[in-house]
Amino acid sequence: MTSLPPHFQPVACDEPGVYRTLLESTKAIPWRIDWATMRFTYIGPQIEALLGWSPASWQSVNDWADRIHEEDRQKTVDFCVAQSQQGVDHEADYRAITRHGEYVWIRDVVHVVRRPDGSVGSLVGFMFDITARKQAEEKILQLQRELEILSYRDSLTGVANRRMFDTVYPAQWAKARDTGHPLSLVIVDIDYFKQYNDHYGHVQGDECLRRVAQVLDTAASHPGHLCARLGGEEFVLLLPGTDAEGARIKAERCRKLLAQEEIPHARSGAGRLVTVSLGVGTIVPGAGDDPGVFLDRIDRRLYQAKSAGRDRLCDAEA
Ligand SMILES: Nc1nc2c(ncn2[C@@H]2O[C@H](COP(=O)(O)OP(=O)(O)OP(=O)(O)O)[C@@H](O)[C@H]2O)c(=O)[nH]1
Repeated sequence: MTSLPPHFQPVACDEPGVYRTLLESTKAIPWRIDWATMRFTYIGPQIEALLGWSPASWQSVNDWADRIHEEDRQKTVDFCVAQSQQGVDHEADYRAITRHGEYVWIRDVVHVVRRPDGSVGSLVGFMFDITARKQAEEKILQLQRELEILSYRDSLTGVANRRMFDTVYPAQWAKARDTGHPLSLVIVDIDYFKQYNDHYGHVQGDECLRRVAQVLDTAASHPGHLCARLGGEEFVLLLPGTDAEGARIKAERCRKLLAQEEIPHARSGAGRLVTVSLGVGTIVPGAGDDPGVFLDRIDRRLYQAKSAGRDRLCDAEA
């Protein structure tokens, strides 16, 4: 144990004034409520600096309840009353309203003081200002939400990424199977993109990917439809509730919108502009169908479209 320096004079802690000085010099705000009358018998003067309400204005528990943010009031009061009635020490976080109409996050730590017969005599506690902590927590939550969103975005093109597709596709598959509605897929691959990169450079290749992604995203713009980048220069449109004819129209729309973009491609074997090939298919999933097998089938159609000369779609096996 550390020994005290020789000049140290212990304070006579039986002096009530010493306790008061100590209590009133802390950042935590002490208070006491008489259980029988539900009235404050003490609250530290620091409360005025924190909330703007003078100590004298804290008369009954109603003053406390009235100064709790209305979204937190009921649950805080219910919780504290229930805990106190059971004689259980507890703590509650809530927003207290300041005299100027702002709010401060408070952590109220409550100790239930019992009489010798075991009944509750009073409640004593400390209020801590935890606003900074709550703001930091809120900031972290906000960042986590943003991160969650970003983790489902392809960072180059801004459309959904493979992870998003892998999350949404099985869910839409299950929904289509349960409802008996059709589900369509369009897999899109840029033609001669290696040659594009070789000729224009990787930076312009990236720009081309962004523009193609924007076109496909516009083509997919319908509630519930998804455009995702599967990787490289390959994209997919997931079209729940779309039948074979609707999927074919959508795929043709992708080609048409891209043609309107008129992105030059001097080294394409399919013309002088950037073009795409598309594999298209529709299914009403049955119990024996598998989403991976269906995806592979559409991928094979894409390669049929490539083999047949590119800049076209294929929606059936050859
Ligand atoms: N700029 C850029 N290029 C990429 C990216 N991801 C993949 N690529 C390129 O995309 C090209 C794909 O080439 P291939 O798979 O041979 O396909 P292709 O040249 O389009 O040929 P076909 O699909 O048969 O028409 C490769 O040169 C990759 O380097 C990317 O994020 N940015």
